[in-house]
Amino acid sequence: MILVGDIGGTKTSLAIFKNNTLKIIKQEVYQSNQYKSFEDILLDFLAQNTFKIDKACFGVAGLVIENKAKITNLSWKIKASKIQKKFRIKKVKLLNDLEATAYGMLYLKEKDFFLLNKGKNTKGNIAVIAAGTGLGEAILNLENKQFYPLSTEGGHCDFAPMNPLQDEFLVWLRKKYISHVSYERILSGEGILNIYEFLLERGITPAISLENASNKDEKIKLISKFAKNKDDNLAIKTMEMFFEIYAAEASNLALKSLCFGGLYIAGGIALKNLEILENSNFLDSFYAKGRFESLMKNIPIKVSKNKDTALIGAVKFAFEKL
Ligand SMILES: Nc1ncnc2c1ncn2[C@@H]1O[C@H](COP(=O)(O)OP(=O)(O)OP(=O)(O)O)[C@@H](O)[C@H]1O
Repeated sequence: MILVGDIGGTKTSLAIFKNNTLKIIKQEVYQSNQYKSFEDILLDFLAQNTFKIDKACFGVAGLVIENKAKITNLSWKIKASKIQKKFRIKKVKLLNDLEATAYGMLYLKEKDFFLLNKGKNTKGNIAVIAAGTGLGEAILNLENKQFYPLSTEGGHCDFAPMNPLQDEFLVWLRKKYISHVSYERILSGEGILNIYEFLLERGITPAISLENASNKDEKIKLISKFAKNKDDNLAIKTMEMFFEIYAAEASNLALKSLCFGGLYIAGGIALKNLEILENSNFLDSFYAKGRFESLMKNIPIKVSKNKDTALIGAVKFAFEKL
């Protein structure tokens, strides 16, 4: 049996797979911030477990160095050697969550994707971008007909505005985050709130207030709902700006990775707002790379609808490479 996990800032998903079969034997989803550590979740998950686990592989939303990780949007630290000892598992591997997601993309079926840009069918690298609690980016490097996953911390690169409104937004964000304004400050759940507050301060009056929302998460969900139902101009403008900047960063990643094999969009936000994304100016913003516009048009863009992509990537990685 292979134990795998997708450990995010908001939720942690764990599953046991029967070796390479992609057959899930047991799966649970936990709210990450309800637990002090990842090990506490594992204790819960494995409490009534009678399976013999040979290998474990976890995709974690943070930087992984020497099989140790710190989750960027939580206070957790994860050490593979500690898990190995405590839970008596022979081999434990930590991957960056997007690295696992990228690897999982290779095993999805056409029905798992929503095609946003047909592009040209060319063999080449694949890049993955995912806005959720944070912004993750990874690359699958194609070499001798095999794909090798590469993790990045691209979500923490500097935000580059594309027009006067975004110039103002950068100045606004710089006041809030003092020194460094990364793409993650915009392309995440919290980023949606930032855009909303910026546009509100700039003078767009909301048709419906977010006052009744009890926390940030509720507010983000309401903005998305109001935009979807076209109930509120401020919410509509917020989601428009979100996808415009999402596309710009996706094409930055495409230029850096030369992902002729495709740019795949993962993460909860695109999936929960697929209708808005489809009708947004995402593609115009993605193509807007000056002399490289025709190159950008050739890149296929697909949104993954499979919520278990990171788990599939982790189990395949464990089976093939551990
Ligand atoms: N309908 C919605 N529209 C936009 N954002 C939403 C919506 N519902 C929830 N969110 C936000 O999405 C984020 C969670 O994203 P996701 O579902 O991808 O979880 P995650 O896997 O924990 O994220 P990560 O891997 O980045 O830590 C939260 O910030 C949440 O507020």
